[in-house]
Amino acid sequence: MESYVYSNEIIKNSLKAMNLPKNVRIFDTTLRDGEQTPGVSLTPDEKIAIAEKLSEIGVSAIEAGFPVSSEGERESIKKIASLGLDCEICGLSRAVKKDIDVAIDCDVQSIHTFIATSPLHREYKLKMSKEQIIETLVKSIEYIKEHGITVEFSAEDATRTELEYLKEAYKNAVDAGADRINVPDTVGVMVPNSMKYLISELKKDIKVPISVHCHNDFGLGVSNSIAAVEAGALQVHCTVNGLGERAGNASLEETVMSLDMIYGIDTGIKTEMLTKLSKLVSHYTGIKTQPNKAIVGENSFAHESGIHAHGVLAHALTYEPIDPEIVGNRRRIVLGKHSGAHAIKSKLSEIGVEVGTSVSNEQFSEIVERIKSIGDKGKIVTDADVMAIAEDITKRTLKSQRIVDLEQFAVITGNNVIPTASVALKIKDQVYKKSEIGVGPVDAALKAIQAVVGEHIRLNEYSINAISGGTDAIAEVTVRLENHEKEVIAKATSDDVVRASVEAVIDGINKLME
Ligand SMILES: CC(=O)SCCNC(=O)CCNC(=O)[C@H](O)C(C)(C)COP(=O)(O)OP(=O)(O)OC[C@H]1O[C@@H](n2cnc3c(N)ncnc32)[C@H](O)[C@@H]1OP(=O)(O)O
Ligand SMILES: CC(C)C(=O)C(=O)O
Repeated sequence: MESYVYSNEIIKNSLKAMNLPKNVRIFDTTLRDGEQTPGVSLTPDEKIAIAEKLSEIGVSAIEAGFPVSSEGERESIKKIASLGLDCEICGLSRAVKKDIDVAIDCDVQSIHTFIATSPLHREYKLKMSKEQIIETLVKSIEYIKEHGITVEFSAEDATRTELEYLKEAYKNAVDAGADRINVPDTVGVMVPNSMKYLISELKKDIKVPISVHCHNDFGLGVSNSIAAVEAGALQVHCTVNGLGERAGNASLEETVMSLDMIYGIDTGIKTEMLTKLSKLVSHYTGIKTQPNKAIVGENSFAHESGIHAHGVLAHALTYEPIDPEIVGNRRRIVLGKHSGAHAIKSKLSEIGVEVGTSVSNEQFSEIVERIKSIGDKGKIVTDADVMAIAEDITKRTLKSQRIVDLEQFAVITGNNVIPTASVALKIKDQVYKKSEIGVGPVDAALKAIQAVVGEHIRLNEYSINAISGGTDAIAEVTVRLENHEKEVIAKATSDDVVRASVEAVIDGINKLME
């Protein structure tokens, strides 16, 4: 599929004046900032499995962890660094010799060292002056470079730092040997325009590649990362599924797909692996991905509304920005209360039921009504439900041909009441009503029906089967009825067991009377 920047006039014109890069590096920090998600802790084996997938999908760098934090962390990072993966393996360190030494000991290819520069962090956390901070960062960078290791330097909380001081800190970092600088929006306070302004300002003085690390506290992590790229950033920090501290980081899948599909910028990512990667990370971290998560969510390419489903069936791009296969996701037409005839026809066709041949228009209307009534109760209509409903309606005597039809039924049951059922049946235009008691509501209802139609009809067998799981499952009731002439089998399905039972018996009675 062609990028929107080539095919969409508005996007093309809006991006024309920008000096966009051809490539952007994806620096994945799922195993470091992503693992800082409260409650997430990955074992060395899990970290290795994720790192292997990240390398396979094509990220430029993996921040494998924060070596000083624990023995297990060092073990994982060392192992990941030794795998010979096709990307840069990086370790995080404070601007502290001890941290740097353990990172070096892990044999990482690059060290991401950081120190906070904002007034809040200087005064309350580090208790250091501006000068002390610059002195510390310079010493740390020089020390790493003495070991011949690539350095990425971050001024933590950069976006709440005085601009002139921030520039001074970064200039000192570059002079000390930093190979690239990273701009962390540590608590996610930027908006795209301010991020663009900041990167443009830094670019005036900084001649090494600029990277960004955007948090998602206001839900702007991806937008701010992209704004940084528009202003000339060449690397973006991302995490799979947007994991990370608090509200997380810019999500890898959203950032990559925006850069790729909207801007036409190459990130080197094999996008068709994105959904699998998302599932793998969700599995190991135990953090479920919300269904409406862009790109990789279960609903990202799902359509329930009749109008949308109709459009998608005619041409998928009417209601999808990209083909789901591009990101390894799948399109789903979901049936429910908002469904229309086109979607239901298409679902029936998928299961081999063609309207006009295998089902009449009258039966199709009944199927639509039944699907909507399940949706109206707030329930999901599964494929198995549709199949059961279609089978039920096709096997059932047509409403217009029924001799006996159900007008109404009601049951009363509970722990201290005798189960009682009342039915109103229409037989040849006349309505007959009866009430009976039974051992349960189903038994009472069947007895009430028998009371209307007469003792000559016997129920020889009754069985019930749940079609879909859960307490709101669709139940299929099968009955075997007999009169003095013949025996018939009838089935009915409903999300209400008593109703399915009543409908099955009434259908059996119609069959006996044919
Ligand atoms: C924005 C970010 O995401 S930064 C990364 C955050 N990630 C983590 O913290 C996860 C791993 N962390 C850990 O395992 C531990 O916090 C450790 C091992 C790093 C440090 O543990 P401790 O020595 O017990 O210190 P603790 O975490 O309580 O406090 C942090 C210390 O580091 C100092 N510090 C914080 N950042 C920096 C920095 N970039 N450079 C130098 N010192 C720093 C603090 O001032 C404080 O110093 P103090 O102990 O002298 O008061
Ligand atoms: C270490 C830095 C880059 C960080 O994670 C942050 O500021 O959020």
